[in-house]
Amino acid sequence: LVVEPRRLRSKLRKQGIDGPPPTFLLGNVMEIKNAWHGNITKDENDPNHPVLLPTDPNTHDCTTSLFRFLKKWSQLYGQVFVFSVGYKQIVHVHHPDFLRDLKTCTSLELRRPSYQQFKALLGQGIVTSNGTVWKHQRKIIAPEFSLEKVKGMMNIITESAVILLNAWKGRIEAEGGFATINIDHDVRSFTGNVMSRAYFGSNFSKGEAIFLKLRALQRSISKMTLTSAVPLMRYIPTTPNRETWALEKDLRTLILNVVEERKKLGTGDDKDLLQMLIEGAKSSELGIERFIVDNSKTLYLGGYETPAVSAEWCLMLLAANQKWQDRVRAEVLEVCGGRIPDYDMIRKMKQLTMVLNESLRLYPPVPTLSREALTDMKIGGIEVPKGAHLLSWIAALHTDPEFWGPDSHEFNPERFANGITGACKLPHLYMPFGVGPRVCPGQFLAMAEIKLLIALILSNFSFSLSPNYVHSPTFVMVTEPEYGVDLVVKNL
Ligand code: HEM
Repeated sequence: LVVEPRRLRSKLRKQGIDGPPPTFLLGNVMEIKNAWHGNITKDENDPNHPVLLPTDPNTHDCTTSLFRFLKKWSQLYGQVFVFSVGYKQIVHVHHPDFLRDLKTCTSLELRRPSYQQFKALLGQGIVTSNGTVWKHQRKIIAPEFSLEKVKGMMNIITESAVILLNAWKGRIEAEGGFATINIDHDVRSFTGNVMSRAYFGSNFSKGEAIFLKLRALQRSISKMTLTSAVPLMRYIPTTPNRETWALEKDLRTLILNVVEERKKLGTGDDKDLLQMLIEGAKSSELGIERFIVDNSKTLYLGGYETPAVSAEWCLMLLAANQKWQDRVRAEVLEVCGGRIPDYDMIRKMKQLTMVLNESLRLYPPVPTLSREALTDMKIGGIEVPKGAHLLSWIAALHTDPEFWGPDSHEFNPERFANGITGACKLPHLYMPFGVGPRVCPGQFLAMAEIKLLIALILSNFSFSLSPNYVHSPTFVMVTEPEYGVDLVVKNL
């Protein structure tokens, strides 16, 4: 708790890397807590004085409202600095060379950090494991989300999107021509539905109970993001800890019940994700139960949460920019010609891809990338000592004027007219799906479902931002609109 942090700090200081002085056990947790997020926040110098941050939906600088401690420390200590969360030493790096090295580094010695709150949520599934255990899981899981597999999922994506369309049509009719809708619940139900159908095949209704428990577990864990870094805190039976333990136990029972039922009844013709996990578990070092339970939670959560918030941000931007909404709608109507879009059609929607790329640039759902060095290594020109954590802030790299130009904080999908290479001086800095060996395996599925949903919404409705909408990007494991997105929706 004392010697090791000092050793790491001293090695970093010798390279000119410094940062805010940590306190014993807590590190810089209190400063982080005071500047965590939200549009109304405390002034760090005067905790009794609330400061109102910009809430204009045309101000797209997440770095002013999220992780403001990183911004403050970059200004004080430069682009590379070190801070502490508990006894962990975290090196913040805002440098293209570092991302380039991260992209090509295949060493199992550079692992994803074992942050305890993610462990409670995801156990030792693909996201939270490392080394050979991770490698085995990646080999089994990633091929299930290949382009070919995603093409085969288009029918379940369409069925799930039609439920949302019908619900909105019903509300518009009931409310007399237009409806004000907070889209958060409906969009999450859409992505949850896609995951349930992909995961449980024809038994998808079983997914509902698991989905609700996971969401409750996620909320409970996100309350403990910072305290979990304090040594031994996770073993103390505090109310949030007990709530988390109980939810974890319930989830495990629910998942194992479905697996038992599947074993008794067989799959029929279904070759769903659950079946793939049951088969993959046989060769896993983790043990059969753990492999299935932990990856069920991981895929379910990873599969519904991030595409849902990405679709919400994209719809918010289209609602606030009517010109782009009209432009993308014209393209969708032309490509589809009155038919339900299939995979080839959504692939042809270039304007929609540009808008979605821009939306993921400004509001990357996963705002940071973290790694931990298991051995001394050189990466991005830094001699990283064993045990140090590395952190890159995707949201800040995505909006740095040096790489994106002076309009980097503006919504301008045109920048993607010639793809990512045309949009950024250093294209590897565009990384909404991460980089390197641990890049998101679900990116084809995510892009397909968001594009299909938005194409169907655009071809049925026109929409604008409701005056109820409060622009407040917040972080609850992913970057999400704190109060959802309120749209005024009309039939076309
Ligand atoms: C727009 C939606 C999505 C975004 C922005 C996103 C983003 C990311 C990012 C940035 C990472 C890498 C994190 C890191 O390197 O530390 C990641 C990993 C991962 N994502 Fe996604 N994701 C999305 C959708 C999905 C979907 C639909 C699935 C499918 C179930 C999925 C499953 C995963 C898994 C399993 C990993 C861990 C991979 C590994 O560690 O080997 N994601 N995602």
